[in-house]
Amino acid sequence: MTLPLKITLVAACALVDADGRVLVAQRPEGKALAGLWEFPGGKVEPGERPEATLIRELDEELGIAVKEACLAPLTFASHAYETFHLLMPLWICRRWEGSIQRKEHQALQWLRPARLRDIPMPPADEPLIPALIDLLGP
Ligand SMILES: Nc1nc2c([nH]c(=O)n2[C@H]2C[C@H](O)[C@@H](COP(=O)(O)OP(=O)(O)OP(=O)(O)O)O2)c(=O)[nH]1
Ligand SMILES: [Mg+2]
Repeated sequence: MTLPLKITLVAACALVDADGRVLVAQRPEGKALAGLWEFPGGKVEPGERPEATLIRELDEELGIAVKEACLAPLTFASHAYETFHLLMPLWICRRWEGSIQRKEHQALQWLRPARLRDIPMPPADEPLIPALIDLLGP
């Protein structure tokens, strides 16, 4: 018997600095995909608007306040993991309040989009890199 497909909706954000670099965060030890570099964000809770999820996660994970008007949709990931199918819209954000703090991740780094190819990211994320290069240059 095949199990019903479980679709997990995750809201993620590419924060972009004044030099066109993107923030990536290293996933915590003990969690799925530990050690891989991801875009900050998290699972959309039942009844939650994805934009609200993202604003909540950016506060919880990085300690910054983002206004919904400062979020622009860029692209999305659709990836079949072993136990669920990930659907992950990716927003970009160039403006936030507060300074970025490492609250949940092992490490944070700012990279030019082409450099994202040099770090280990979850398999769902690799197809997102060209959209960032198109938008921001390599
Ligand atoms: N945030 C984020 N999650 C990603 C990315 N790529 C990717 O495959 N994922 C997967 C990993 C997880 O299975 C899922 C989201 O995980 P998460 O650990 O961020 O979720 P969360 O912040 O809500 O944390 P938790 O409460 O579930 O522990 O999406 C990415 O770039 N960013
Ligand atoms: Mg998260």
